[in-house]
Amino acid sequence: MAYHKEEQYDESVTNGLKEFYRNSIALLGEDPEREGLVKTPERMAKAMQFLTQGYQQDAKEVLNGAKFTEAYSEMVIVKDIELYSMCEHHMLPFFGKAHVAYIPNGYITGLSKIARVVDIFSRRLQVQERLTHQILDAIQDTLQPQGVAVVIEAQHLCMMMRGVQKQNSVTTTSAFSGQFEDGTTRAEFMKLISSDLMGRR
Ligand SMILES: Nc1nc2c(ncn2[C@@H]2O[C@H](COP(=O)(O)OP(=O)(O)OP(=O)(O)O)[C@@H](O)[C@H]2O)c(=O)[nH]1
Ligand SMILES: [Zn+2]
Repeated sequence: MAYHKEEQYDESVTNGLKEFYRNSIALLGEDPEREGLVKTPERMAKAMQFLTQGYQQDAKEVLNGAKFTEAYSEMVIVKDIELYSMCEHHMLPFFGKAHVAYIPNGYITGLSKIARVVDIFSRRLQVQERLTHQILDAIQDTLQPQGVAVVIEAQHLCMMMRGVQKQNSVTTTSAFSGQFEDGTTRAEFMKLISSDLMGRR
């Protein structure tokens, strides 16, 4: 669901946030009336609604909307799904890649829906661990596959721009259900997500 059209921003939310960001700019010692900043509160109000639009979206509805009966029962992996989220502690971005797999049990879903589910849970205030589990649970609950695996690798701006100021640390989180709890299946998934079948790594 696109969220860039004017009418998709909630007017009362936009107005409340505009006021809030105008005050924030002044509190930070800037002049909110300065030419370059006059429209900034409105831009921020819209940007923040865009970045948190996941609260208005239902991952299970998206997955069920493209749930197809299919006998395929090997691993389906969608890897390198880029994600942008915001840590709930500092409301600063964290960004990276999600790798998602499932082993069907009578049903498959549209491949794009896997990426949409990543977006739906990313566009909220998050911690990387919960994001990882929410993606897994949504797929497990709707497709009821033989197993789901989710690995997220991300960098957190709150650890880069401020605080501990570490520029190269990458946080990896993972969640596994069903057959992926078995070491062999999990190892196959880990091998496939680090392979370069299309020469991209
Ligand atoms: N587990 C987890 N922690 C996160 C995530 N994003 C940010 N954090 C951490 O949340 C913690 C909040 O710790 P606090 O001590 O309350 O905050 P702080 O004083 O700003 O901490 P520093 O970042 O160490 O300066 C920090 O250690 C962040 O690195 C995340 O996705 N998962
Ligand atoms: Zn943070």
